[in-house]
Amino acid sequence: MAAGYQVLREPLWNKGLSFTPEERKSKNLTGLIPHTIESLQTQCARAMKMIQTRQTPIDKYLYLSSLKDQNVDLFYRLVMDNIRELMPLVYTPTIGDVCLQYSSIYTRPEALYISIKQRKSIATMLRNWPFPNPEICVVTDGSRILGLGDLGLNGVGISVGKLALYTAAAGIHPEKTLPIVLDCGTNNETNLKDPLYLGLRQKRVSTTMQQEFMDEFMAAVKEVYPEMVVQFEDFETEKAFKYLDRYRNTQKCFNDDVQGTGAVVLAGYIGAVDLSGVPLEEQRLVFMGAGSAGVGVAKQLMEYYTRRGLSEQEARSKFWLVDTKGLVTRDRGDNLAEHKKYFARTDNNGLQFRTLEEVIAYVKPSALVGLTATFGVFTESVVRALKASVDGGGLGRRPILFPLSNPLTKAECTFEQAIQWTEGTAIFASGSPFSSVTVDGITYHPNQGNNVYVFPGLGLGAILAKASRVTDEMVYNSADALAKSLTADEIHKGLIYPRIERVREASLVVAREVMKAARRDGVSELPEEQWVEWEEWGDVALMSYIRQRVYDPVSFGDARVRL
Ligand SMILES: O=C([O-])CC(=O)C(=O)O
Ligand SMILES: [Mg+2]
Repeated sequence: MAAGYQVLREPLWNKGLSFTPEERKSKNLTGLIPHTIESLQTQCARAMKMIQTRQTPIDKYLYLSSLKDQNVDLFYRLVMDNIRELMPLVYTPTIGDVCLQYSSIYTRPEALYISIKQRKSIATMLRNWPFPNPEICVVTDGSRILGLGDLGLNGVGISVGKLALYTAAAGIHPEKTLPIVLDCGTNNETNLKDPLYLGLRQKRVSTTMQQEFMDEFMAAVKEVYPEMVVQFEDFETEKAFKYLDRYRNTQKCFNDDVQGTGAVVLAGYIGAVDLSGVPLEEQRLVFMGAGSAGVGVAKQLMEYYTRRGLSEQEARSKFWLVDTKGLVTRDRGDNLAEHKKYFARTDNNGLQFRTLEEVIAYVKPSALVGLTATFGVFTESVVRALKASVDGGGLGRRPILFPLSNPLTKAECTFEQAIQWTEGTAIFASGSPFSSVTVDGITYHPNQGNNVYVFPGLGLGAILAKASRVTDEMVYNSADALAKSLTADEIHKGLIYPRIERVREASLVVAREVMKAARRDGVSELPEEQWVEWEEWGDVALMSYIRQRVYDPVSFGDARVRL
């Protein structure tokens, strides 16, 4: 009977060899699969073996992607149990290569592909999505994918990758996730010339036209999936800020590159300041890169200062932003982009500083943050100058060095360089994962300051709180919760983020605090009695509510307890 075969062909129903004898009978599977019964763990062991036989990261990705297309439970169990090894394949850095080659490696649909030519039927397209009531959507227009620039439709890989982590790192059911690319053309000549390119073969439309398209898209989302949270991803800077401002007060949305990155860096910064020996008020931060991430991070860090009693003026004075033209100052004599104006310095006495070296000599920073998407801009002389300026402040002080651009090919410096040029003293976090480094018998462990520690929990918290908006308080508390989620052992090891194996545990804590923040801000639409009960029973009750709602594939025969 066909029904049995269909069960095996449907990735959300297929359990591979984990069907019980009863299921095999009732679903007419007898004979269609080998007689043996395996736990998910045994099936994972087979998959890991297969991954190890694949030579390149892309090949490994393709294997994983086809596994996801055959057996969703197996894919997620595998990623969750081997997150350190597999996250770099389903996410940054490999996902960057996947996006670059997306049109060449495409085999089957895995997202909603909405082009501006179809703008009149957005609601229909949303309704065509095969799974009912998605809870979270990651949408990109492909205009600034990681640090790789405009990739057009090919950028859809990042929506797919981020949503895989919503499931693996926060337990949102895979059926409830919706990846979307809005194709507004591309200015990427390589794509435009590629005969296999899947997107619109035209230059990007005007900003006015895209704005109208976005309005229509957001209105259609509100109409078709009013409960869904929208994560804006990898929109180029101006649009990132514009769309966030435009929709944040009326719809459930946030921007991962502005707010997610801001929150994750703040969480790491809180831990880093503790380790640095330089008190918070004495920290001086130089930001290389003044795009959506640079300004987003600086604003989030500023919020930390103001919550600790500094005036806005005092807090802002701790930040020096640098772009390709040098230190961002009011009197630099160029047309400063709107989003840079807030942090433009006015205390430079008419002096301008064109290179990062000049800025460091002038500012004498204690922390250097890179969000430039340019490999190697933290040169040996830059990093040594940073260390020297921190050493000048007193013995035992440590520089904070965050080269955060993704993927690894865009990192401002490598972990090994950071260790060598600072004699092992740097408190280091990068966006994509570096390996540990051993120098003179001492092994140093890098931190990965990636928004994967924030967006899954932030989204989950917003969904479970039934938040009508994603407020600043919710974002701030995601950072605060992450900073507090480290174990004593992690703190003892000098880490500033939880070990990646604990990302799911940390995400649930983030979700809990995001929910509470939504409640405080009056945007949670959960029944009042529910909140009263949690407020009476405390975090334990709320946490147990969260745990009961997360996806955690287990199978017959697995010797595991639920998270
Ligand atoms: O995707 C990542 O790894 C972090 C991120 O949002 C970006 O670099 O745009
Ligand atoms: Mg991004």
